[in-house]
Amino acid sequence: MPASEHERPTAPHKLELIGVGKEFRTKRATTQALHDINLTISDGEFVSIIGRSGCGKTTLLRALAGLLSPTEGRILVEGRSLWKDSKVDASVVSQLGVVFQDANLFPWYSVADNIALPLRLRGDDKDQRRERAHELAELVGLKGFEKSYPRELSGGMRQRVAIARALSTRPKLLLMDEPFGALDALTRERMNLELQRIALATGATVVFVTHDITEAVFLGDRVVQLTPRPGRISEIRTVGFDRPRHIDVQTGPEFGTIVRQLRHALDGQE
Ligand SMILES: Nc1ncnc2c1ncn2[C@@H]1O[C@H](COP(=O)(O)OP(=O)(O)OP(=O)(O)O)[C@@H](O)[C@H]1O
Repeated sequence: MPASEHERPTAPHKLELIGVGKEFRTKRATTQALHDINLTISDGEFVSIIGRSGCGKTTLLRALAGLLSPTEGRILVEGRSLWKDSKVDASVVSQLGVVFQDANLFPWYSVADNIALPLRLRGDDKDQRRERAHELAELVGLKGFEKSYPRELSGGMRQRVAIARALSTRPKLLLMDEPFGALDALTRERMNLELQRIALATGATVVFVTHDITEAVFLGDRVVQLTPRPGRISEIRTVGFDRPRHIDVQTGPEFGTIVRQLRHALDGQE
């Protein structure tokens, strides 16, 4: 029997980065923001990305989100190229959900209409949109606020709307760039727990950029550390705590050791 008949077809990785690099050229300078980034992410995995300011975290996330074309390498979502000759493949990008530090809500739309905006843009009918918006409002803990407007919400509630909106199209990948960076410490802690719950409930695969090592370790199945100029992966740390993780895991010795080691590695890059 030929060998190929014994081989099982393997599912492509959810996300695969192969030799990804990005160079910015301006009149004044050329900056190699990312160099030779290689990473594979599995279905349902939560990957945190940390690194010092300017090491290329946002550049990497923007490249993954289809907002900025890499100058080297390939990005594959479920085996399909996101970029082809510096042009983004719209059918691949439509399978991504993105959340930034600023919730970027439309002030004149209600919570439900903000959540359902991507569905409206792709032409879903009104009943489908309403049903999905209510389902997501409940998922992110905003049941009863569907008719409220962004100005009537706290910062944490606005970020919940942004997360619900990013999840509305049932994306294959959720990309988050410092989504809780503007929130106070207590709200941030609560949002970390909520995000973990939402990720577990939806089975979402998440790439999460943060400055905060504690947040990265608490949320991540793996923590990817970048070094600056050019941004490269210096370390990938697996975090094995059971889920759902209780906030008290942060006070345990093992958690403290991982955070200290990652902080020490970042300090060593000064
Ligand atoms: N549009 C651009 N044009 C030129 N250089 C850029 C551009 N965007 C980013 N850079 C440069 O690329 C490098 C990486 O920037 P990036 O914003 O990705 O870092 P970061 O890790 O997200 O930083 P921070 O943590 O401060 O947000 C920096 O040196 C930055 O100056």
